[in-house]
Amino acid sequence: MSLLQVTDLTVSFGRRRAVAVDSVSFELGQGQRLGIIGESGSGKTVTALALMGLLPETAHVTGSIRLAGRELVGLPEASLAGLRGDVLSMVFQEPMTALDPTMRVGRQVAEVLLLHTADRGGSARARVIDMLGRVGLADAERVADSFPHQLSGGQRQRCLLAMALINSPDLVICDEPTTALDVTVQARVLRLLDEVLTAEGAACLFISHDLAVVSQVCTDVLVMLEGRIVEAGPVARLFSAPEHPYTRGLVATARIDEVPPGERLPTVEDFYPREGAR
Ligand SMILES: Nc1ncnc2c1ncn2[C@@H]1O[C@H](COP(=O)(O)OP(=O)(O)OP(=O)(O)O)[C@@H](O)[C@H]1O
Repeated sequence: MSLLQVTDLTVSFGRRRAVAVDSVSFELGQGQRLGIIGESGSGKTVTALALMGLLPETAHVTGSIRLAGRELVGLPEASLAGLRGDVLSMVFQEPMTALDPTMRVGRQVAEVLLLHTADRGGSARARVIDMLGRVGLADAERVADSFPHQLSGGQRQRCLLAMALINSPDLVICDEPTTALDVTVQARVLRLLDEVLTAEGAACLFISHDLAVVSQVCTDVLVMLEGRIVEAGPVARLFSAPEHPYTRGLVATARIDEVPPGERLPTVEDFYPREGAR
């Protein structure tokens, strides 16, 4: 049985029912890594928030989201809150807004832990330090006692990863987790994400606008355009034989290192011209 089964998920907003996600279906097995790629506004984040049960009240959701056989669409908020941070968790794009600036990060990680497990014998601190170490923070004690502004962007993103992983979730949703980081730190955090997901055996839904980034973490990828899935398959196949013109554009831009010096860099629009330009 799949860990996650999404069927005909449609999300619209407001009284005019503007459609943001349109009949999206996909599956994810235990421990599998699936990337969702697409340009800004294509519905990636709305899909993730629907899975987390974090959409605003103005959102109208139809279709089905089954996690380990349990239907999440229509589940009461109290039940969804019990799953969040426990069975499924999310790593957000902007660590500075996702972390509380007034609280030491060790306490923030501990709060996620204590929300779902009783702290028998005061072991929370030890588990937090251990988790911070596992996400590659060498000086875990000092980091735990720091406020977010006292840490670097890469350290903050690792703290968010620790929060997402501390309860050993079955599924971790990462929404552009490294976009705010500079390129070398990004590469390090992606390698680390790959390692900890493997060590924890967690499945991952990894959202990005960058195919090169997705290919470092995921085995399979969905391509979204204007709320729909236009192409899906193994990352290697997408790179070698992209079918949709938009995907061809993404592949070309992910391979700008192959463009000879002096030649113009390709853009997605070379392959998939926008409305009006077409
Ligand atoms: N709360 C909301 N109310 C109304 N419309 C919304 C709301 N949230 C998102 N949308 C709309 O849904 C569509 C999809 O947005 P979404 O955030 O999922 O895009 P995205 O692919 O994640 O883009 P990005 O890469 O910029 O994060 C957009 O047209 C957006 O304006």
